[in-house]
Amino acid sequence: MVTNPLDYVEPLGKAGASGFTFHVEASKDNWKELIQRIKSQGMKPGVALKPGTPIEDVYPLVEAENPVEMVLVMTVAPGFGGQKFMPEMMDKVRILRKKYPSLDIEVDGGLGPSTIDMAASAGANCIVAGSSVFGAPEPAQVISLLRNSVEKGQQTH
Ligand SMILES: O=C(CO)[C@@H](O)[C@H](O)COP(=O)(O)O
Repeated sequence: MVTNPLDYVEPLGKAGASGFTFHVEASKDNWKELIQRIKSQGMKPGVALKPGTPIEDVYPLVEAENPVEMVLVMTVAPGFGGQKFMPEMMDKVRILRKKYPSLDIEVDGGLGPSTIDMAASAGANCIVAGSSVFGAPEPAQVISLLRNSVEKGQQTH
C-alpha cells in the first residue's frame, strides 16, 4: 500500500505494468482521476480495501461511469507476507460476488492450500499467494491446486 498512488501511475505504466491497484483508503479525494490516468496508461484499474474498511466504501468506484475493473479484498493487514488468513473477510467477497456477478474479485494474504477453498467458494477469482507458493518444495503444484480450487468455485457462481 502506498499513500500517494497517483505518483506511481505513469512510472508503472511506462515500465509495462498491465494493472494498477490502489487502496480506497488512500484515494478518497482523487479516485476518479486515478482511474482515468491508469486507463490512459493502458492499465487495468483495481481498488483494494484493508480488513477494517467497510465493503460499501468501494461501491461508488465499481458503479462509476468510468469504473474500476477489479476489487481486491485484503485478507491480512497490508504490510508483509506470512500473515494469517482472515476468514471473516469472506463475507465481503460473498457480498461483492452477489452484487457484481462478473466483477474480478481478488484476495490477498494468507492464501494457500488450507485457505483457498474458502476464498474460491465465496466467489474470489483472482488470488495473490506469496509464502504458500515461494515456500513450497514444488511451487507449481501449489499453483495448480489454487487454480483448480478457483475454477471449481467459479462453477457455482
Ligand atoms: O503484500 C502483502 C501484504 O501487504 C501480501 O501480498 C502478502 O505479501 C501476501 O503474502 P502471503 O500472505 O501469501 O505470504
